[in-house]
Amino acid sequence: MSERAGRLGGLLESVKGPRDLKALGADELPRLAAEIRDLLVSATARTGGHLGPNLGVVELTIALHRVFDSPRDRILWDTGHQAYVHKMLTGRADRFDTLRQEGGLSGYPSQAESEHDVIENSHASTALSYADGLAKAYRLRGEDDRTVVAVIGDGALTGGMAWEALNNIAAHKDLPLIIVVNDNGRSYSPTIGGLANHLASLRTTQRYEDVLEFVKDNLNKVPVVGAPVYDALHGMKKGIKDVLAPQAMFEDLGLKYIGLVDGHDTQAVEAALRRARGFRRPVIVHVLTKKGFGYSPAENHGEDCFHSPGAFDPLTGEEKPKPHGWTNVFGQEMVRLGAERRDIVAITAAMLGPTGLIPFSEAYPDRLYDVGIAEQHALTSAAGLAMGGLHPVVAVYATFLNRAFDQLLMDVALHRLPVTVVLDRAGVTGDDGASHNGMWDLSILQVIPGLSVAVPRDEPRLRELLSEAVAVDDGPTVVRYPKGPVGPEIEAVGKLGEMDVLRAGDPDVLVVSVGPMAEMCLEAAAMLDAQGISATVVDPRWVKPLDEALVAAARVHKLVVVVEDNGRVGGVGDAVARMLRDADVDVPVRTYGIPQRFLDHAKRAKILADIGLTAQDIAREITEAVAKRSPVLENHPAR
Ligand SMILES: Cc1ncc(C[n+]2csc(CCOP(=O)(O)OP(=O)(O)O)c2C)c(N)n1
Ligand SMILES: CC(=O)[C@@H](O)[C@H](O)COP(=O)(O)O
Ligand SMILES: [Mg+2]
Repeated sequence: MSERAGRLGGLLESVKGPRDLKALGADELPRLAAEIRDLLVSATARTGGHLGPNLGVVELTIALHRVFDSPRDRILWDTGHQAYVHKMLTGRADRFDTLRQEGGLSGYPSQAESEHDVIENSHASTALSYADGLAKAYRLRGEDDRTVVAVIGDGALTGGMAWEALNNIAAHKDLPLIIVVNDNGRSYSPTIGGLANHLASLRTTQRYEDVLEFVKDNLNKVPVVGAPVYDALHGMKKGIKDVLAPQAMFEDLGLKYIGLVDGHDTQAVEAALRRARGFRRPVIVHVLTKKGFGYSPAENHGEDCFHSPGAFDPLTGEEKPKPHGWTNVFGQEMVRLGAERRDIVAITAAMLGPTGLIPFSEAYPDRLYDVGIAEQHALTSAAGLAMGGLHPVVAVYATFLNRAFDQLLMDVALHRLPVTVVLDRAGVTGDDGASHNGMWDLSILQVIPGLSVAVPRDEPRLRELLSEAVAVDDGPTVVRYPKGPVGPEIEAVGKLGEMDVLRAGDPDVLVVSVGPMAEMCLEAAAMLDAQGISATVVDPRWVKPLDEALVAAARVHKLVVVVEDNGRVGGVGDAVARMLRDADVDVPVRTYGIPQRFLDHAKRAKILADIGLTAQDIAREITEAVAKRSPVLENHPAR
């Protein structure tokens, strides 16, 4: 891989859009692919990003944009993490060194960036449903010349939504809709489940195909013996293919199936796509690719083929460590708890490594369930496990809990089941853009009866609160923590009810600090001192249900401030305000959190500064509020 400072190769520089791409000769495409791979590696080496998935779709993306006419035809990317090549070929190669930087290219499709981009949501398994709707709309509007193409990975295909969509698509034989299954056999780690086994068996069949091709090419040269032997082999192949191939599965659903296609042979992919386009009806094009293809550090990168590395050395592939402290502490604690409690089992939704459960899976392989990208199934399967006498711990990213809200509410909480949900990447995550911030969980969890929520402020509290959560046996519990390194340990100086007092002040301002906001709140309190304002800082540890001791404490303060790394609407601050209102405590409550809007990608610290979630901002706002005795802080962005 040639080291380059993000300079474009000549061919790639000449491609300003699909029209230029179509003008290239087939003999130029290998060089274009090499230039694209060069840029993928050099750019993500600096910024981090989804290198593995994008290296795997270089030839596929070239073929897609040579066969179809985007944006007239719509090309949808499921999850969107593999759309870097699509961006390069639709006029953004010259900006690719701004990937995932504030104000630069998003790591996912972005309608604001290009008319070629459609789905901005990075939550998996949605593309087929979008495609179903788009194709129906074009048909109803008489725009029959348009084709909708959805590219979905084998991992995303394990998501339930994808099968809901397939069921509907199969019912409409006249929809010009092409589903490209990008099958690299991996999600983060190897894709799991019956479907994955099916697809994996095909890859075996593919080798079988290759053998048969070889036989056919060579055996026919032996006129007498050859033919019967080849026919016998062919008969065997057909038998295998019928039994194993999802061709049967998809065709039984009423979908045309074209496969297996070598996803790194641009011309083969182009031919398959042209054939599929000709059907003018739903077609599956099953493409075999390799995650990380063409860059050996990615191809050989253990568990995840460089799915989403941080910055790394492009020459060696050596990654700069990503400090996932919270995740590692959780992983260690799970191994300890697993030894103490044989009823504890763990569930991941295709995120074994990223949620820190690899140590648990190694220690207790028969007590770890990877359900694929299937959060809804994860929660209700956990309900079943709990009904069966176990205590499941379901580890998901906070943003993906949204997917399984009804399952948590109705399948788990309604039955008062002992399930613990651990939410990693809670709060502002930043780089991954709007749909990856964990900013809704503390709001949606407020409405679930009988469910308790803990938010640890540091490592000791994470260990304590996880133990407390798995000890609860009459209802669900949730523990949530952010992405990245754990902050400093902050010891309590006293107790207020069950809450930790982190700083005892005179009764001016009562600051309720939610989890890791503690460090910021203590900093703000120190700044308030300089203004002659005394602040008491408490950490509830459990934010649902809230500690009744808050009521008495609030009564004697002039202002109650709640600071949380969650959306302001419906979060802990609103819960505190409601509790005080219900107790007729007439003290103003002000919440500092994430404003109710979708946040553009940027570094976490920058986003927190932009929304005013910093010690300086909070101290200044409180000072003004106390001074004016009018605590209405309408203009604060974090309000
Ligand atoms: C609902 C949801 N759960 C989990 C994730 C995290 N995630 C992002 S990409 C990925 C793997 C996707 O695998 P696949 O669809 O096969 O694409 P590939 O990376 O192999 O190209 C996962 C689990 C997600 N984006 N959305
Ligand atoms: C696309 C997706 O959902 C994941 O790949 C995500 O980008 C990973 O985030 P982390 O890097 O925080 O694990
Ligand atoms: Mg995959």
